[in-house]
Amino acid sequence: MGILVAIEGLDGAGKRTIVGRIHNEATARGARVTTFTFPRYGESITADLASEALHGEHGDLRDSVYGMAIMFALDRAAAGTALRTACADHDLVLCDRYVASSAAYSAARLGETIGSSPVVDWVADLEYGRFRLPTPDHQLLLGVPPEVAMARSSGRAATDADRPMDHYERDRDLQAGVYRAYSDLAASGWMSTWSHAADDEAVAAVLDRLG
Ligand SMILES: Nc1ncnc2c1ncn2[C@@H]1O[C@H](COP(=O)(O)OP(=O)(O)OP(=O)(O)O)[C@@H](O)[C@H]1O
Ligand SMILES: Cc1cn([C@H]2C[C@H](O)[C@@H](COP(=O)(O)O)O2)c(=O)[nH]c1=O
Repeated sequence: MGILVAIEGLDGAGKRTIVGRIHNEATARGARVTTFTFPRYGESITADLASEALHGEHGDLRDSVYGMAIMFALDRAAAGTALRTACADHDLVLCDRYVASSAAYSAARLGETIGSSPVVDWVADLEYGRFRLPTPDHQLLLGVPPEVAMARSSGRAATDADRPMDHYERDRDLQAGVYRAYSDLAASGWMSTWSHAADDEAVAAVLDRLG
């Protein structure tokens, strides 16, 4: 049975880049590694609908914090069996975003404080309770602050016409609130142990778990 590690962080923080590094370095050490990226765009209609909402479609869907969280949760729930099978067949299963994304973004959107947040409890009940998603063995918060992550998102949008900034990515106050929420989730050890690190330290924090 392998370990499930979730990589979390702001839009544009560099999650995909660090997941790629961890995947390659763990594979080079002989580990059997696989990666899931949430939302599963192109594979899941609920993921695509959520993205379309973040880019201005589907009326007032994006205004609903709980509505958006349900869309992301349904996408993950549909991947539950594949996640469990992957954990049985691999040494390391990496998730580029997982349940904590909904906890952090929803708490920040509602201005709730981690530790006394109804929406964070609701996300945990829905996804780990009702949908029975596997809990991560470890979560990594990529320690890239909002101003750096937003500069990377806007740089990417300027050079890649397929990656325009969405409603959340353009919102400076939201990004700052999400980073605070993530930092508090990590500090409180929400649902697993956490590392809060960047660059080589972030890669090492995950590889160390492989033993
Ligand atoms: N350590 C780094 N230093 C400088 N630029 C970086 C670094 N890591 C990633 N980038 C660049 O920042 C941009 C965002 O990186 P990436 O796609 O990995 O982020 P992400 O967190 O997965 O983004 P999103 O959640 O929005 O999909 C890319 O253009 C990438 O090349
Ligand atoms: C998986 C997931 C995502 N979100 C938020 C985070 C981002 O701002 C957007 C889209 O995700 P992407 O990684 O930029 O493609 O949605 C969320 O609130 N809850 C989630 O579970």
